[in-house]
Amino acid sequence: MTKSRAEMMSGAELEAALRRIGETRYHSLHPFQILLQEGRLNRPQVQAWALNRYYYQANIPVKDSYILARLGTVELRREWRQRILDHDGSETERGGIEKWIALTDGVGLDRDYVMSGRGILAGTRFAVDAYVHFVRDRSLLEAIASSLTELFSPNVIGVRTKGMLAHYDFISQDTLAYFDKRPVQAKRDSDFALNYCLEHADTREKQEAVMDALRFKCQVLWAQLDALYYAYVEPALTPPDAWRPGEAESGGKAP
Ligand SMILES: O=C(O)c1cc(C(=O)O)c2c(n1)C(=O)C(=O)c1cc(C(=O)O)[nH]c1-2
Repeated sequence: MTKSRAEMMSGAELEAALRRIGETRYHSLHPFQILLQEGRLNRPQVQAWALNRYYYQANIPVKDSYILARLGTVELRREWRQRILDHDGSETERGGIEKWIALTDGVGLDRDYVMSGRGILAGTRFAVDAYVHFVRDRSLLEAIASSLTELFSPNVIGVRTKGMLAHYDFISQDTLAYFDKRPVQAKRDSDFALNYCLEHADTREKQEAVMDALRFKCQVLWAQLDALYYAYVEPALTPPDAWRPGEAESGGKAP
């Protein structure tokens, strides 16, 4: 081996490196997230967050379908298809996408408007589409590694949910029902993805690719909050075609 070539990390070292990436880059650190959880946004700003995040939610099962198609065994597909079920639901159980619509209903947005994707920020669309395309075009290992942000989501979900319930009188437990099951699902999913990556990243290059995929995904989440901050907080320059406060109101009641 040449001197300049970095050595392979142990599994424990790789895991520690991945956790450090989250500690310094995850969207829990973003100013918009801090304002949201501390009750420092107004109702239209929270509506803008809910509207834009719908596009992320709606595309999660799309990107998971790309992964599912590339998994080579029954066991792996069985594991991964649960993610699609969690978001798409079934005849008997509401999925995450439907629950997100309950959230946008709860903050008073018209559901046809939300589901149409009209009014979302270009920054949201480009970031989410980049995630779907990354998963479609990169190696299976990188695609799976890009879901590893979920290692860090139970914590931010807890803080966000508690803060929103405490600070916003227009937010109820029902509105945020989407998040009830997410921490458990995220732990299950990220444990599996982490083990997959530790097992399959069997060269230094693959380990670097796993870390880069996680960095990329942190950027996908960060860029969405950047777009919201710029358009609706400071300097609040809402771009042409984007949703504006007062638009697409449903009257605040679930149909
Ligand atoms: O509320 C959050 O902060 C948060 C973060 C993330 C994440 O870290 O990507 C996901 C979710 N929520 C989520 O609800 C979800 O279904 C989800 C799926 C994925 C993924 O990449 O497969 N991330 C996330």
